[in-house]
Amino acid sequence: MIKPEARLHILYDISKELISSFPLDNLLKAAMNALVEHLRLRDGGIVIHGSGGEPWINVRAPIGDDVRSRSLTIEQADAINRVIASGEKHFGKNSVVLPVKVNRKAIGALWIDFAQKSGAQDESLLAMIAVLIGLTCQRDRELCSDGGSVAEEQQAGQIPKIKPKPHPTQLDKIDWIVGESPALKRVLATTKIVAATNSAVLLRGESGTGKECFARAIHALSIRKSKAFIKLNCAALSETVLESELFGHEKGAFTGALLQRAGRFELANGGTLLLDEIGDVSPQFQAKLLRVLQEGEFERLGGTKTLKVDVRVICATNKNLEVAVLRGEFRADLYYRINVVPIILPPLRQRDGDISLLAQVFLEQFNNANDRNCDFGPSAIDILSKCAFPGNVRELDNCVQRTATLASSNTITSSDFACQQDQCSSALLRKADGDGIGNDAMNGLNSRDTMSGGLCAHAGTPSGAAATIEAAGLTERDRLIKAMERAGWVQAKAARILGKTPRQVGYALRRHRIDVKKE
Ligand SMILES: Nc1ncnc2c1ncn2[C@@H]1O[C@H](COP(=O)(O)OP(=O)(O)OP(=O)(O)O)[C@@H](O)[C@H]1O
Repeated sequence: MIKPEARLHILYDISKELISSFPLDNLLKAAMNALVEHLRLRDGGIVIHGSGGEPWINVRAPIGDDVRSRSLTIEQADAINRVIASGEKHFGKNSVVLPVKVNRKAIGALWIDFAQKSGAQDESLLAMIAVLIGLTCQRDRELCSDGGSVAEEQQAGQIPKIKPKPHPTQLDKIDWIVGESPALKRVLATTKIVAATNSAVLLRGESGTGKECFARAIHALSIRKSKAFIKLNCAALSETVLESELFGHEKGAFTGALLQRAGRFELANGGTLLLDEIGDVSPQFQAKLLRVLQEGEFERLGGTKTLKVDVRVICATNKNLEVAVLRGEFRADLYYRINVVPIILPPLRQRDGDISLLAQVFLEQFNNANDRNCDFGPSAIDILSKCAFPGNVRELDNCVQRTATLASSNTITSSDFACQQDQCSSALLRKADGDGIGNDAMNGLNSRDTMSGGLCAHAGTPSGAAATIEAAGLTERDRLIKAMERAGWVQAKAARILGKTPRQVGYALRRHRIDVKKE
């Protein structure tokens, strides 16, 4: 029996361990150590499954010499599996197995074999600890899947739902990437090669082509796979928030900084950090990023201590960085630093045969999540295969989910699709564009500065990511010539038209081998 006054100490020690900013397995190990310190245990551990249901973390109480040499008895394994499957606690003779839950679903178990007789009070204390562990796992999942500041999104009620997909950081295989087209296979082959190295990778491609999916693949195939995969969407945050999210902050660094907080670089130590939308960071922030990428060193906001981390950084963007560098918007030194190995993801319209494969997978996910049994009739596959999907895999996923939700029967046919009722989201956006509504947003989507195929893309149009990159020089060239013509071939005037310095224009003219005409 644990003494009543000791219970508070145990809860305090364990909470302290669980709220710190380390990878989940470290936190759970620390919590287990704290339990061993306070309780007389014969054995014990924490088992956590990934969101695909596969065993992920298995922490064992540090009792005896070599924890690794102890394997679970059949009875222990059986009790743990039953608790995870049922979500109900299990009591044995001097043992207890408690479910660890995320969003009310058991995703793991805390199991304890007492060295002495336990009482109901001990079990209720352990139940509280299992709840704390569940909350820690939930935070970890949100951190691994979010696009911005968790705190901010929580406030806005926007924490993204966890999809019923395997937790990529937990698998050796990368079977969440679906597709057999030659274009996808080529990218997969490169991914496997770069995963074995520590080289900086720049993932490029139109929105929704799977840049984040591939970043997770690189992590999962690398020696860093057992450490954290952390993501940050740089475009979603203001400069100060971005800095605090990446580098962390000290207590009192700014109004509201009530506690010291580790940043994503620290959280990713030993693992991988994905900086999404890297093309959108300000020049000031680019300089700060360059330092940490070059030296692996940084200070927390408001801090003086220099921290060193070992993080593999993967960047992603759908912006045309070459044009941004040329315009002086993106630092050339940072460009070279992050672009050691560029991987260009093909748009869906260039991935022959992948639409039907992906659609089947998305429908299966829909069926699993909604306890349904839908399938595609031949006319449905025909409609899907002919669509250009300018929003790429994300749009296809959305289309399948929406069609399956509203389908009149379990077999989805062509007439169930929104496009057959003039209600397709892409078509509606196109129409809004034609009507002049929301032109700003559309201009963003169709801009030559991004790698978007635009909403007017049709299947087979060779306007994919690679083509856009190849065409980038031409676009810049055309723009230069146009500006020079308007400026009567006076470089300073052309610079004003283009919003550049005369030096930048001079450089661009030489780079494109444009002879300056004298008029
Ligand atoms: N090859 C693929 N197999 C299975 N699912 C995929 C694949 N590619 C993308 N997806 C799914 O499509 C959606 C969009 O993918 P992801 O977020 O990785 O795209 P992205 O290129 O990073 O998009 P953005 O540029 O808008 O951030 C996700 O739900 C992802 O799981």
